[in-house]
Formats: sequence, C-alpha cells, structure tokens
Amino acid sequence: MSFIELHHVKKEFQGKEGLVSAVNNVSLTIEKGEIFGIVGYSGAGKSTLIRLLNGLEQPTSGEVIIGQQDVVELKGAKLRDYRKRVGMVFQHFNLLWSRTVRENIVLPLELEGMAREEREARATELIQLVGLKGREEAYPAQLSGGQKQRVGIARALANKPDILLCDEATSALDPQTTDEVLELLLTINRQLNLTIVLITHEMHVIRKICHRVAVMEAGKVVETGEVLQVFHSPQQAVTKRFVQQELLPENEPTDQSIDYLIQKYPQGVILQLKFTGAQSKEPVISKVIKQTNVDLNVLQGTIQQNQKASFGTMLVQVTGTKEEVAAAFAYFKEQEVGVEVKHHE
Ligand SMILES: Nc1ncnc2c1ncn2[C@@H]1O[C@H](COP(=O)(O)OP(=O)(O)OP(=O)(O)O)[C@@H](O)[C@H]1O
Repeated sequence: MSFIELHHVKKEFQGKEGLVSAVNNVSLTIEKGEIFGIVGYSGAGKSTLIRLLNGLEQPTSGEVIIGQQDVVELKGAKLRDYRKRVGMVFQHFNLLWSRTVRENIVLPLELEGMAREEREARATELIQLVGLKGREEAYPAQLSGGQKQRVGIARALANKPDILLCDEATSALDPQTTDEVLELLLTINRQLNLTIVLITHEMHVIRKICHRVAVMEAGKVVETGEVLQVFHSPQQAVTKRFVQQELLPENEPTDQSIDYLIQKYPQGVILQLKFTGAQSKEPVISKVIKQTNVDLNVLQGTIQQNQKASFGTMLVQVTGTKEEVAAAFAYFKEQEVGVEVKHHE
C-alpha cells in the first residue's frame, strides 16, 4: 500500500451557476519520502485537492487514505490530531507580524501545550535547519521574501509532520529566491525522508525538485508520471503547454539571434541542440568531439539541471569534413539530443 492513496475522489461545490466539480474522480498514489508535484492552471482544482489531503474539506465521494488511515472517517479530536501530522506552507507565508521569527516557529508547539524548554530547543533546531541562525529575533517585516518562507517552512515542520503540503510556496518569490527555497525543500526531504506534496502553476518548480508529477485540468488528473518522462514525452495538450512554458521563450534562441550568429560564424554548420532530460549521463559535447573529430564551438545556450538530468537548448557551430559533420549529427540523434540544422555553408 502506498503512503497516500486517493481513490475516485470527487469534490463538488454549489456555485452560483450550479454544481462545480472542483475535483472530479481523482485517483493517485504517493510514496513515503517522495516529492510529488501537482501542476495545473488556475481553477484546475489543486487547492481543493490539498484541502482534501489535510482534512479541511470532506470529499463528496471517494477515499483519501493516508498512512493506512481513511481521513474521511476522522472526526473531532482525531481529525485535529491528524492535522498536526500535516505541515502546510503557504504562498503568502501566513506569519504573525507581531511575533519574532522564533515566536512564529514555536506557535504550533505552544498551542500543543509543549513545555517552554522543550519548544525552545526545538525552535533552535528548526532555525538551524532552515538557515535562519542570527535572525531569530527579527520580525517578519524585517525579512526578505525568502526568509519569510523559511520561517513558514520551519513552523510547518515544528510538529514533526509526516507530510508537508506546499501551496504555491514559491509563487510570490523571485527566481533566485525560488531556487533557494526549493533547494531547502529538497534538503529537508532528504534529511528527514519527509513526503512533500506541492502544488504549483510553474513547471520549473516541478522540474527542479519533484520525483513525480500529476497534471490537473478541470478537476481531473489528465496525466501523471515520472517528471523526466513527462518532460520528455508529454501526452496531453495541457502538459505540452506546461513543458513549452519551460523551454520558451527565454531559453529558446530568437530568429534575430540566430541570424546574428550565422553572420558571425559562417563556417561549418550551426546546429540547435535540445536536451529534454532523456539523455544518458554521457558527456555528449566532449564525446562528439573525440569520436567524430569535429570542432565544436558553443555559441549560445541555457542548460539547467534537475535531480537527474539536463534540460535546455544550445546553439553550436560544428566544423569538419562532410563525413565528420554527418557523424556528429548521427551521434546527437543516437544520444536522443534533439538536433536541428539552423545553417550550413
Ligand atoms: N468553496 C467553494 N465554493 C464554490 N466553488 C469553489 C469552492 N472552492 C473551489 N471552488 C471552485 O472549484 C474549482 C477549483 O478551484 P481550486 O481553487 O481548487 O483550483 P486551483 O487549481 O487551486 O486554482 P487557484 O490556483 O486559482 O486557486 C474552481 O472553479 C473554483 O471556483
């Protein structure tokens, strides 16, 4: 049995214009220690799904089983106890502005009635874990966005939860801070073997840290799989749009930039290489040079890494004899690197 199991879960709301199927027949399994991403556009049903996982909503039908416990059956004190096992991280941090970093972090422990000494020791541990040492006495207003989210994460971890649910946890942060917070989540996942479920409308968040992903559209999970596989061969139109969002537009060279490069580097061929995460761990660039004897000049490119592979596009100038260049072309194909000729002499 998986750690989290959803079986045919439906959640309907009575909206102004009739019944809304916010979550429509979703079945999912999530393993212990996994970082599982749920991606979808606004209104797809992600927040409702999260609220079903933390017991804030009851499904209209279906089962939500976590650690072999049917969450739907929990009531009163048992439901409150269950909620403590689930940490929540929010997009807008939800910190108390009149409390310091340390006071925000210990809040759930205070509510739990933990003795002062014990909770202070736990807070010190958490502050260390999330990298806020030295900022304990600061107030939220004195912190950067990334630091505020670190407080949010520490507070979510205070009760030593079994699951961390992140609701657009990085959507209010700039790209660099987003990366730092994602790194922190990855560290926590590894150190504590904590199961993390995160929802987002940003595919790069999924690429960066998730093991598996479910794509939601109109209340349904339309596609699910290993992140690498979904990136490499997205099946549904909505998934293709999300994957495109990742490769375009910043990472894709524009026609003008290609024209400029062709003028500047008229010799040989100019190839556009696309790394979609399917490649083996081979050092493709150095190997192609050694094996085929071509000269290869990297003109432009953005290659990013996720947990397991490289993604992105690269423009290269390849020079050599006709046979050497053809061999290089064949090598890229064999390595499952997408290759397109942009220019040849
Ligand atoms: N309490 C509610 N009452 C009525 N309709 C609701 C309620 N909660 C959600 N919905 C509707 O259910 C659908 C899914 O909403 P949900 O918030 O889960 O989507 P989402 O993917 O999280 O989008 P967003 O990121 O915009 O919150 C939407 O059409 C929304 O209007």
